[in-house]
Amino acid sequence: MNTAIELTELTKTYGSRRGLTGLTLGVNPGEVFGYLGPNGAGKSTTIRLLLDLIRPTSGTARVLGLDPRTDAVELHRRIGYLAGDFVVDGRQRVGECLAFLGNLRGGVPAARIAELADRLDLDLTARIKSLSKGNRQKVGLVQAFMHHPELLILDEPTSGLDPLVQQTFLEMVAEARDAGQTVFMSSHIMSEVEAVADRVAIIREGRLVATDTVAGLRARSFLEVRIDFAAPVAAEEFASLPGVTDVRIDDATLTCRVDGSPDALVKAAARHTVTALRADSQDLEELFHAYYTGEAAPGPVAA
Ligand SMILES: Nc1ncnc2c1ncn2[C@@H]1O[C@H](COP(=O)(O)OP(=O)(O)OP(=O)(O)O)[C@@H](O)[C@H]1O
Repeated sequence: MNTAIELTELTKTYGSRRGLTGLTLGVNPGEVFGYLGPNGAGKSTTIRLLLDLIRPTSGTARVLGLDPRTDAVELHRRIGYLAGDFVVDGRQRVGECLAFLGNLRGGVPAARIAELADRLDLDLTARIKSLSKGNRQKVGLVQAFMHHPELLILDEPTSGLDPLVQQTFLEMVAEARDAGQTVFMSSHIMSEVEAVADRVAIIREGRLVATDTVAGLRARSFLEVRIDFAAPVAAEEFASLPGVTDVRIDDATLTCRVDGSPDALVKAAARHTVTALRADSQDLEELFHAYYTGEAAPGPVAA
């Protein structure tokens, strides 16, 4: 098996509505893959297709080398899945519910369930219906992780969790990766996946707009530069430099935007006496916002 998840030209239409259009994507075994996009982008549609909860209009999906449409039973055993709308029988107690789900997966030791519940500060004796949204989400996390699945597919896993529990969740993801498990998790917030994802994909309106490592995405973000000179400078000297745009001169102060290497700008500035220099890199969240709104051009889709 070369890829944990392999999607080829996957398309799903809901009547006249497009859920997903021509999605081609590969997730490597053992990596944590962040799947990002705004509300309605098609994240849950993709995840439901992976689990054969819905069927594609065209295109193919391979999961752990298998076809979700014909091998769903085996896949469900090897996958830990947290649905975006995770629901279980509210009359059960948390411990009973998790033991039941554990038995469905071939048996999970009670000590394993207790250990995860303890880490997430989840009361196993509480009735499900009495739980807050965040505590219900913890039940969903325990049942996804408890049988050490090869592949974890988590739809908005941090939804409703407080920051402390979010941190614990991120540690659990990192440990899963260290144990060789693959994690595919969706989110609409970059900062959530930034710390833990090896690679991320961004989708918007059902289409892939970028796939890259977090470091690679950072490299795509631009610099806002401000240089103070000892004497006034001319805008023309800087405006045509490679990667330099939005040049503004206010007396002896130059401000501009730099995409890529700032080398040409630094060399041009060095012809004058520089009294101060400041370069702020665009926040990753801002870059994501640009992708979300379509302001950023779709970047090269890196492997
Ligand atoms: N059962 C359905 N019937 C009709 N349209 C649907 C259905 N499910 C999803 N869609 C549409 O498909 C598109 C993608 O929805 P999807 O739920 O996959 O997005 P999402 O990225 O998971 O969003 P969110 O972050 O809000 O959960 C949306 O335009 C949505 O309205």
